[in-house]
Amino acid sequence: MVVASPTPVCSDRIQDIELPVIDLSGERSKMSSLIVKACEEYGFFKVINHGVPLDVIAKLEQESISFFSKSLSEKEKAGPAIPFGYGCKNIGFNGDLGEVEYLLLNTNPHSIAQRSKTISNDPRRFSSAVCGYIEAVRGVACELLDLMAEGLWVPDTSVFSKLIMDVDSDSIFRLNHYPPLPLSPSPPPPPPSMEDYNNNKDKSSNKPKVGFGEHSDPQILTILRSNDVPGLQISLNNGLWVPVPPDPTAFCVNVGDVLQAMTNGRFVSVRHKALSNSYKSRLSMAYFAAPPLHARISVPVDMVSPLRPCLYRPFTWAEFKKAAYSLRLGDSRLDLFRIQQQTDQDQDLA
Ligand SMILES: C=C1C[C@]23C[C@@]1(O)CC[C@H]2[C@@]12CC[C@H](O)[C@@](C)(C(=O)O1)[C@H]2[C@@H]3C(=O)O
Ligand SMILES: O=C(O)CCC(=O)C(=O)O
Ligand SMILES: [Fe+2]
Repeated sequence: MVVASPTPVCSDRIQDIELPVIDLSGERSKMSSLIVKACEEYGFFKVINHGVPLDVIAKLEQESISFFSKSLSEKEKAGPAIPFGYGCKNIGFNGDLGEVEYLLLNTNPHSIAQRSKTISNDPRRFSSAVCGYIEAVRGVACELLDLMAEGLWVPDTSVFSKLIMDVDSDSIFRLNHYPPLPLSPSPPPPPPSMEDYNNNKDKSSNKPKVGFGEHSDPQILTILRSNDVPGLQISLNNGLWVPVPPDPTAFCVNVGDVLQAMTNGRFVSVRHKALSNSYKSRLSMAYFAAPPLHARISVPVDMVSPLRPCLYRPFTWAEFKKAAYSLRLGDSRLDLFRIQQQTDQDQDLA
């Protein structure tokens, strides 16, 4: 049940946003319509009473802290992240940079067990912490996807969740660490050049810097959890960036590009970014629920009508992923799969 409306809250001059809150212990039909509303209006919502045991989260948080506090040369033994492993500042393969270090993992337990050998001196403990967490959040993701289908009145209510339950699902898991930025020395250094400022290379101030640049998530659904340090911001459709206050007890859930396509544009895959700041380490863990590579993504017939013509051509997740990974972080990829609609004028000319 939504317990707070998505109204901007004023804290210290910055306009925070209180995302719609879904209480997973609520009544089913109420939850489903509130989730649909949140996905249509914001593409983001917060989930409370999610049922993931606190110790499952705490174990993974502890393992993450142990890993990220190692020396760079130790951490690099788990890298580079091509496509899985440890990465530092480089995001993706096309030159994107940010004030972040991370571990990217395939969610397959066998692959996690193998990768853990390069990550931890107690690989079994690391791998069990990651697998325990992934299993729990996948359950939450499935529950939310079923509720979405119910709220959309799609007859096959597992139309979305079956894609991520498939043994061949291409879901991935990411641990992000945004180290605190060094405080500026006094007296302050000369102002940066416009070029350095724009390229996020201005080291002269204590202003937040881009940790993870603006982007949308390509997959179906993302379940994000962070420690109590702020940083996440989402883009509202008026072009304004608004900070989302951290809540370590909740999950922040967002619609991915594939779900936007599968709902024929009713749900929105919203651009977001994460900033790092100069006072405290930020840690976030993100589960990206994805279909199998061979899965064909198409708009369910129930989502199409004369008033809502089909917006996207069918594609496989492999095809979409290839397009996403060949582009920059902030590029928009769904447009490549959009069907050109005929306007009245086109028809007159034909
Ligand atoms: C620049 C890129 C990084 C990214 C792959 C991409 O080419 C474009 C999408 C990026 C993103 C954003 C959400 C997830 O963090 C991520 C793992 C994903 O699936 O798509 C990243 C990719 C990445 O960091 O490799
Ligand atoms: O760290 C965060 O809060 C957001 C990270 C993110 O958007 C991502 O990993 O795709
Ligand atoms: Fe993201």
